[in-house]
Amino acid sequence: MVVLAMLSVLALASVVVLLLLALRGRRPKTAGTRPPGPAPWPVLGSLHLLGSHDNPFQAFTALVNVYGDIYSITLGSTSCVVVNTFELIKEVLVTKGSHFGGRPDFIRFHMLFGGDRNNSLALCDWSDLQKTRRAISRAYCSPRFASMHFYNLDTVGSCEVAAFADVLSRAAVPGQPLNVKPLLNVACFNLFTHYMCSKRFAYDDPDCLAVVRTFDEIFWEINQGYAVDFMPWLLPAYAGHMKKLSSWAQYIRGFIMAHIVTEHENTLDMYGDPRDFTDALLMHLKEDSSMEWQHIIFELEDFLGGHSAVSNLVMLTLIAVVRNPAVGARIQQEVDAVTAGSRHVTLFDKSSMPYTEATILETLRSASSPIVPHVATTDSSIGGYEVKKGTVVFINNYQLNTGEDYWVKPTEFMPERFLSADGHVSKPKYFIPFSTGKRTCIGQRLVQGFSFLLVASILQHYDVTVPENTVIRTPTACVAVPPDTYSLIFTPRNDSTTTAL
Ligand code: HEM
Repeated sequence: MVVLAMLSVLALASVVVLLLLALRGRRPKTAGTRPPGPAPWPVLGSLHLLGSHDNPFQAFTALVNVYGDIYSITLGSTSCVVVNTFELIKEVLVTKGSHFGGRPDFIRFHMLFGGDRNNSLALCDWSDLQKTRRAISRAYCSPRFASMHFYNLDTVGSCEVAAFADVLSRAAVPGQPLNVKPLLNVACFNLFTHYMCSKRFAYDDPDCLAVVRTFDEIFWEINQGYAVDFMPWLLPAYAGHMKKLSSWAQYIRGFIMAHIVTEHENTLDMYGDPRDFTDALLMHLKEDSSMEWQHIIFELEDFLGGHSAVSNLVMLTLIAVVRNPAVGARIQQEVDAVTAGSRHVTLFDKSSMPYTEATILETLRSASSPIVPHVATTDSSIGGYEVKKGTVVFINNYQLNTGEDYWVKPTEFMPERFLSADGHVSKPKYFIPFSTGKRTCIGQRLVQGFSFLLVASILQHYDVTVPENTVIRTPTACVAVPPDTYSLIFTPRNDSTTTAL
């Protein structure tokens, strides 16, 4: 009797649990089941659920309350899974990184890279070629502290920071807003071309201004989501847009060939040391029969394109300083103490300026740049749920960057959250703005070094504000600001030593 009574209590309890789960749209997890999720509508799948928020990542976070930390969603006819906790994200990116190394097959990605997204380092599927391409770039893009490449980077950084300070001092009229983004774009482009191609451009060179603008348009574009990504039959409606993408990409390729590669090829010494990253790529092409011409040119293009990411990040950091003047004042105290007002900042100052570094990290956290979606290259599982080959996996790092489970007062801009009690930079393990695992961002050291130099240098010389009554809005879950964006006011600081530089 007792057993029967217990069994009926258990049965009742199970029914209640199942009912509750059903009400919340969840299913109990059993080996081999797909993650729970909304039933797809014909044609749209669940795309309509993403449209009700400012950006898809906010929608992903809202769906956690209904379906749990991992769920399936169909976008158009594409099967997707969304993972929303650090543990699940780590499983996808690290523990099972080799199962989830592919990229989605969006037509936009093909258009930007000569008709084949596998030409691009960031948008290709994982392959031996990708391993080789990552290996060639490592020494240049992730130079070890105090290595020869690091010294080289510092020399280039110092030269470009001085050139930018000079240009800004001539362009900034006290009290007048300045459209600073084009200047920042050229400064960042020069940091990259000078370091990677031993080539720099004048700030008023019309060809350079046009190419940095085109890169910036592409960076903004690549950060947008389009329904056609999941519903390719919409393509005819996007024909003009796709043509524009393709022509931007061709224009950039032409510029790189004419201004950089041809000159390098003509002066390449196969028996000497590579002069820079461009030489290293060209030498590799001649020595490695598995490398083809387009692999080299697209790799260079990918890396030079990284300058737009830095420029947009610096713009976002300046906007954060405008919104939080106390943050700017603290960076100024730091830079004044380190340079004693008598020299420009260098890369070697970074370790003595933790608050400045923390401000850039806080900008990355609050901007929450999305991680490029991954794709399952084999049948696998996440969190015990079955995930079929070909499934697109969205990494909800917006939740990691803004969730109350991870951060105190996540909506506030608080660089000090990245400082330890003894004042050093300290990052929690779940803070992964550059992702983690085998497809982690290759440019992260360059980003951190170059953005540090520009932010510290600007605030060393200027107070940065916006015209009164300007309401600043920046996109959520995006590290890009539109190519045409806010003008800022640069007021020289009342400090004779810094203005004399
Ligand atoms: C604000 C600046 C940047 C941020 C927040 C950022 C972040 C990211 C993220 C999240 C990924 C995806 C990793 C994954 O799928 O797991 C990525 C990939 C990548 N990034 Fe960055 N990145 C930045 C700038 C740069 C720069 C300046 C470069 C080049 C110099 C660069 C080169 C790459 C490459 C080549 C990949 C593809 C790696 C692969 O798929 O194997 N990034 N980045």
